[in-house]
Amino acid sequence: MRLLVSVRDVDEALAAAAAGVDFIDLKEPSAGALGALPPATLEAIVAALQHAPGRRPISATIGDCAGTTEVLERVAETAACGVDYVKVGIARGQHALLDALAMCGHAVVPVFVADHGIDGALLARAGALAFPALMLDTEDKARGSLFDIASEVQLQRFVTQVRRSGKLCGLAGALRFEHLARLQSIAPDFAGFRSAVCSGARTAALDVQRVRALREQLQCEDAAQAA
Ligand SMILES: O=C[C@H](O)COP(=O)(O)O
Repeated sequence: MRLLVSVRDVDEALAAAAAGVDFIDLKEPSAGALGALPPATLEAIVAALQHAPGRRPISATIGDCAGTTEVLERVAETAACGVDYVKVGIARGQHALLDALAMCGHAVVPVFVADHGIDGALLARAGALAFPALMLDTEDKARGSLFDIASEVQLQRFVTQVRRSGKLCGLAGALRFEHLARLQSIAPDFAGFRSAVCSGARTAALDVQRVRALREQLQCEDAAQAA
């Protein structure tokens, strides 16, 4: 299982890269679950990571947008900053938005929000469209982790359905170190973290020691599962 960590500036991005994370996700945590960073910050981070050892995929979120037109504009603006993937939050029933995103010409990763339940029809639609990956995350971090919001059966079903569609599957949502074993058994392709790797709340600074510890624990869980 690969590791995605959300960062908000150049220092955090370089620290996460040095700690060996697999995906660097650019996000402003104080602006909500999928808070966007300004384009200048995205460009600065992308440029800095180009000089860091080891190329790793970079994603960025677009924040909350009112309608399809604004979403598509923000996707184009974000992609133009040089990131590999643009993450877009998808609410229940947004079939038309999914269709538009699949045809927009950029590598979009739809992020399903678990707080109001997983929309099975929407997930099936996304599975049939041209997306590189699908994610499940939570919006209200105060409600606990993804495991408090969705059952393991629901999470397993999500992962199975996404992987059957040939896409990478990611899970996130205030995940903690103690969730790693359960995550391993559900086996998404990658898991996303912010809350667990900050020195305080998810809006606080990234704690590189925690990122390293998470990386190590994940490797141990991987080894244990392979044995
Ligand atoms: O995309 C991953 C998220 O940034 C995870 O954040 P979180 O652990 O605070 O829910």
